Amino acid sequence: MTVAILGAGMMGEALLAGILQGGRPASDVLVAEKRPERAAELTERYGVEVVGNAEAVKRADTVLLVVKPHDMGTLLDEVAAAARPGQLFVSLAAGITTAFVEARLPGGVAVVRVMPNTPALVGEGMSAMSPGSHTGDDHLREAEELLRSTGRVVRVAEKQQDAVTAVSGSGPAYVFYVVESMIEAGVHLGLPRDTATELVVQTLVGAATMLRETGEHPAVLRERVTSPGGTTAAALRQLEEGRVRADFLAALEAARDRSRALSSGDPV
Ligand SMILES: NC(=O)C1=CN([C@@H]2O[C@H](COP(=O)(O)OP(=O)(O)OC[C@H]3O[C@@H](n4cnc5c(N)ncnc54)[C@H](O)[C@@H]3O)[C@@H](O)[C@H]2O)C=CC1
Ligand SMILES: O=C(O)[C@@H]1CCC=N1
Repeated sequence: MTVAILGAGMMGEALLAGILQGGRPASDVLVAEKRPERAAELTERYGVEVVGNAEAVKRADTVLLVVKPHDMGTLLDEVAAAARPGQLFVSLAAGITTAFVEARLPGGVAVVRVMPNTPALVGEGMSAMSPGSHTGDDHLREAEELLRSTGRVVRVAEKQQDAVTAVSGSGPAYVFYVVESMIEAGVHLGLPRDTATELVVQTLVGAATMLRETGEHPAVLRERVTSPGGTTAAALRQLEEGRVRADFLAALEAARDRSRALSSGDPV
């Protein structure tokens, strides 16, 4: 079973690393990458063979499409003649629908759409996948198994993918933004930068682990930190006055709308 990764940037490398760590031998993985220096770097780092797009598709059972949304049309036009019925194509591009991919490939090619996120790089990714119009359960299971090597996987209806993109696809960026803001605040309060960074990062990891391990609602965990008339209540009041909760809603709506615009071919 050969897997080809077309486009080996940030997300392509996360998938490559996960797939190899999951136990698949490097000889079962092919990479196609437009930038020669990037291709050379990946061969050296992972021992995988780098070939052209069409050759990768010809030799693969499963093809992972990991280029930017605006490069997808050109890539599919380039490889369509090499694709064959029964093959599985998995697209990880934001806003690219299964119908878009199916329309550019021969009939009988199975298509799965996935929204991953960057914690895939450390095996803690979150992927949501949706089947195309002629995708069987065996193909979905194959895609699921590949993605599970980078973290957790859920199945969603394709119409929910724009919302998923807003929540978990872009989500790590919101968390990093909050972390940055807390570190800056710590520095303003007089802490050395490296101390502030360690305090914030470990607080984030600890809070995330509590959420996962206790299964408690975040509001319950927040209440346990909030002593009556205490420091946390004072801080939370300020966040409410700053309309942070309403801003999150507006921000995720903007991400959802941008994902929709990408699917109707809006240029970058
Ligand atoms: N970065 C993120 O957080 C997430 C990204 N995605 C999706 O993953 C896809 C890839 O994103 P990144 O890895 O961040 O982008 P990237 O720019 O790091 O990687 C894309 C790679 O594709 C290569 N490429 C472009 N055209 C090509 C072609 N015709 N043939 C072969 N290689 C080609 C580029 O040289 C580059 O190395 C995008 O569609 C994005 O929407 C999805 C979820 C999260
Ligand atoms: O910002 C983007 O468009 C991509 C998709 C989700 C995360 N990064």
